[in-house]
Amino acid sequence: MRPRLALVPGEPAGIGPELVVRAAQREWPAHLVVYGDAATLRRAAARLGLPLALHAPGQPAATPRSLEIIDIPHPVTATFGTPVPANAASVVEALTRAAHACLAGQCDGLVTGPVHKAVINQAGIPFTGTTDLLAALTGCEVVMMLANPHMRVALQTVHLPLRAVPDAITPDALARSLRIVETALRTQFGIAAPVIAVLGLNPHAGEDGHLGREELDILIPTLAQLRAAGMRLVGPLPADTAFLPDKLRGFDAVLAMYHDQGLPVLKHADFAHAVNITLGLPFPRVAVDHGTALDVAGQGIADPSSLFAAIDTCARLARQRA
Ligand SMILES: NC(=O)C1=CN([C@@H]2O[C@H](COP(=O)(O)OP(=O)(O)OC[C@H]3O[C@@H](n4cnc5c(N)ncnc54)[C@H](O)[C@@H]3O)[C@@H](O)[C@H]2O)C=CC1
Ligand SMILES: NCC(=O)COP(=O)(O)O
Repeated sequence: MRPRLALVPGEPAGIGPELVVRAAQREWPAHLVVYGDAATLRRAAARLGLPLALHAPGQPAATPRSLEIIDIPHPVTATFGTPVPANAASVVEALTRAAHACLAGQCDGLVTGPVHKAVINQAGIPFTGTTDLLAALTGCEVVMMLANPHMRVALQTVHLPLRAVPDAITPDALARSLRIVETALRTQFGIAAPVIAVLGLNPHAGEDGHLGREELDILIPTLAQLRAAGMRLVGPLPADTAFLPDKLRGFDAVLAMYHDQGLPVLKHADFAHAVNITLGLPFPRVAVDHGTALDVAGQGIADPSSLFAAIDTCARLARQRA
């Protein structure tokens, strides 16, 4: 099966468009359908000095590598490096239409480039990330998990101010995330009896309550309940040593309590080949691990490896699902 994947470049002033142009130079084990602005892609291709063929749905492809495109024009011509709120609605529209195409079975999976959360919020659109948008559009409970060849790191809380994190870690929320991660590891990643390490929230996983009580009051009892139901869980572990290579080898995934507890370790280990997978959706969604990289946008030096890994991963997950 050659899956049909919706591909959304993301913020037009960022590196997403040029990464899509780089992807258009290759053969993929998937049929790519871009949901985005054709004019922005053409300008990115001109900047890079690379060929780019695009064709509308139902039209013949002029070359074997021509990308099918659902053209969703941005109202303002983007300047690479400088995002503007005026284009935010069309960025979100592209994500929304691509998600609906997956829900309707017109596409088998969704690959997304980076979006700029602040500029979308500046446009007056409440937005905490594509993951949350997809959860709202599908009505599903989801978990964000980043993965590279060295580790998988899922997040209990994501785009939340640090001050709000402890209150968001409830027994129900923790159990829900662990069930979603465990199910995905079994069904999407083919791991029959996955082992998940759960990090503590506090230094030294609370030091028996002397450095915080969340481990004693929430994490330990919730993990005990889930273990009794058959899940293979390790922890709560002190986060500072949980990623030591010998320990990490024993885990199929790590659940971090907050964004910057887990992601710096994963990105340090291998930024280029990491991807961001949304677990819990009715279709595969894989994103790049990096952001809009405005400081290098339009210069032709952005590394496409994460987008390439995202396309490959999404194609594999879509084939497996089929
Ligand atoms: N998947 C997504 O939609 C994501 C979006 N973001 C958003 O991106 C915006 C910028 O975030 P930052 O924290 O600055 O992170 P960033 O990942 O955009 O940039 C961090 C540094 O890494 C470099 N970099 C990132 N990707 C690169 C690539 N492919 N090739 C070469 N260099 C690369 C950048 O030039 C910069 O120096 C924020 O609005 C953030 O919310 C951040 C992470 C993921
Ligand atoms: N740090 C991950 C990130 O910002 C990507 O979030 P999302 O847009 O995929 O929800």
